[in-house]
Amino acid sequence: MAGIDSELAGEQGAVDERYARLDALRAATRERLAHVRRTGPSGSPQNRSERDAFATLYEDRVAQLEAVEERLVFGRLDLEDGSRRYIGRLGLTDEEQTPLLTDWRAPAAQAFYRATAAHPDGVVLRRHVVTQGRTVTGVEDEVLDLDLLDDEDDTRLSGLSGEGALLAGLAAGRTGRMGDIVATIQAEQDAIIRSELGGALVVQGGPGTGKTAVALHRAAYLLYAHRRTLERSGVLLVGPSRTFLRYIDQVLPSLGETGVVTSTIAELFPGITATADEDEAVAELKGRALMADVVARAVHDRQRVPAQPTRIRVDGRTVVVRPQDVAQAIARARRNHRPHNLARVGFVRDMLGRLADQYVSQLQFEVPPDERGEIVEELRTTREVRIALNLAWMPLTPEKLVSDLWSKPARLESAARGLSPAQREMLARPADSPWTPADVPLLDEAAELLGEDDQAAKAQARAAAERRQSELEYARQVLASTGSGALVSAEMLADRFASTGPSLTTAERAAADRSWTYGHVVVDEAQELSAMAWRSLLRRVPTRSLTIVGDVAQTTAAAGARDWARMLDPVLRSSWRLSELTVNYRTPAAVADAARRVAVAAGLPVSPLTSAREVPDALVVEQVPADGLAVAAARRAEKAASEVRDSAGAGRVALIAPAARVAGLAQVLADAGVPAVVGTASSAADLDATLVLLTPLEAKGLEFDVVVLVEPAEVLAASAGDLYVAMTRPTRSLHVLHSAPLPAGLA
Ligand SMILES: Nc1ncnc2c1ncn2[C@@H]1O[C@H](COP(=O)(O)OP(=O)(O)OP(=O)(O)O)[C@@H](O)[C@H]1O
Repeated sequence: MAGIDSELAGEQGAVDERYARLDALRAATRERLAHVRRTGPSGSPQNRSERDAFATLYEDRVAQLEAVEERLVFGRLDLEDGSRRYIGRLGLTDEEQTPLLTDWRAPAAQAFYRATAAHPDGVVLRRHVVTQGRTVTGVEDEVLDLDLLDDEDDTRLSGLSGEGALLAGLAAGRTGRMGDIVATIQAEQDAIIRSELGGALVVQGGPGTGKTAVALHRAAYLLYAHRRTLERSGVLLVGPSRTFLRYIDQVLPSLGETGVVTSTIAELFPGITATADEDEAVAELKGRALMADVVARAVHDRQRVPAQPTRIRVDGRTVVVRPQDVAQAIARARRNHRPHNLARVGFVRDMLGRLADQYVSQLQFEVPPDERGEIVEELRTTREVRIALNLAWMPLTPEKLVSDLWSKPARLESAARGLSPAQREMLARPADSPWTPADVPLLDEAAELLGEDDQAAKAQARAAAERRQSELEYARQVLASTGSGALVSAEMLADRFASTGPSLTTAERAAADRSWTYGHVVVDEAQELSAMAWRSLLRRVPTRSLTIVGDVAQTTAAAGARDWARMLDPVLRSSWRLSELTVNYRTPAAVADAARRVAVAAGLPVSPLTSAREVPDALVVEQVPADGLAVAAARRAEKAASEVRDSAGAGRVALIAPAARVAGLAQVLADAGVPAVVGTASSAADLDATLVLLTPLEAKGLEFDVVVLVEPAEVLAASAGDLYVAMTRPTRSLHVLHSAPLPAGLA
């Protein structure tokens, strides 16, 4: 015991030293920030912008230093040459620049995750240092140099690195938010995290294999290893829902990275909120690759030669908009392949020239060149001319184009010749209907072909930045004249003057700009994406530097994939590489096995999986009479919630039911006075509730200590992937309640 105590005391000394250095850096950076802010509003514009740049730099650095408080130090490597290296959340050196802590992402830290007894990579001993707050509570050693192991050593070598630390982490109560895994990344995960930046990397893995965790750590790694490339262009992370994005939103900040843009496909088009529901079959149809041709055709249809000439009186003379002139002007304007709205400028110029010629030819005198411009202007502003030219080549917004397709049957019929009348009927809906997520990739396609004028948005962003600058200036003057600077900074005051700040960070600018191209894009639950969604996503990453993670056995969307090659070959032209994750860290083995049997029986393409954990009595299956099912489920969920919740507020339970049963169950819970949150689409608080009632779709990507699953046969009937998702959410136990016969594999 004395041995372990002195080991802990030794590590405590090392950990204290590193926290002391962190504290000193924090204090120094805060002091620099305060100094910059004190500099006041004087100086040339250049001085001011330099000062602002420094202030932003120090603010970011302070935020970064604050974010690494928990588990600052988590590992130690003892090397063959007798040296020792501590691994932690960020790199630290002392005042003489001697390394104190190695950033987990640095090449020098790689052995911490990868070294094995067979390939020790110069490592003699790997130690996991477990801390609570700033106190060292345990160490766990793996001796990689087997010659050093003697009989008294009770260190076991398993396939898992840092098994004790890992299992302790896995068994902890869930908090409703995903945590980082830096301290216990496993070798197969590390290989993916550090895989090169270029090209498209597909990460396939069964439920709970850490795909989401790996994708997030990879984003943090890439930002570290390729900061110059990625800081300017930015990284985009696409997830299946806002709830999911909230579930993971603390991971990257805890890794010191705050500049990643997160979005769902439905949010990719700035300015459009697409939250309306629609039939799965309609969404699937809208997601098909052929819809790109439909949109292209619809744009083409708006460049139209009139059947009849139009005679227009201008200033006592007559000009004629002639079909053959329009046809020639359209052909000429199309020649340079510019987007519709931009090519229209050429078309209009051409037509006005032709009309001006007609006008001039009717005059009795020679028109000097400078007066010809006036004639053109006169024609341009004549209402009838404008109407006639618009009928031939209408300026369009993406919203108008797509909305007209759905609400005007003739437009759809003309554009969608490849669709049957029944399919067109499916797409029809009234004008002004709210947007659905499946509309968004079509709007994006339309924007691309129309060449929307994003100059307006850019000008707006510039104006906002200028406004902010003057608000800051004003705030500084206020502070200078009132002398209240110690309590409030100019920035804080400016924030109060205006609720909107400047769109100045890369992330903010990128998120507001539809045509922004990112340096890297990470897509989670990628199996759900339609062909049209891929098109709009790939437009945002012309370099095709992508991390694509998902599980083709968990697909819900009718437009989604059961096969990566079939989904990705058409969009990435076969140039993607595949990595697989094979260890399930979430679900207890008995639950994972049952889920797998059900999935195999349903014919899903399940990945091979071994489970890291055994938990006794993890699977309970209970049959109840049909009329008592809801009450039994509510009781079971309530009991589980009271059992899992700990004093710190951790512990989460999900009651997962087929969509058709959710309203009834919600009523039963309410009648019984059980505090539960229904659905997760609406508010951030949902993730903080101990008990939530969800459909399988809403549970996708999330995890809970206990899941109570109602009537699996009904879930299966809707979608086998949904049942696989629902069964694989718990970290401790799955309680199945049914009255109908159980699905094959579960019986
Ligand atoms: N190396 C690790 N160390 C500690 N915890 C881990 C590790 N790998 C994964 N986990 C944990 O396992 C759980 C599952 O991870 P994650 O949600 O990333 O899996 P997934 O493959 O995305 O699952 P699904 O496909 O079911 O959504 C999480 O709680 C995660 O923190």
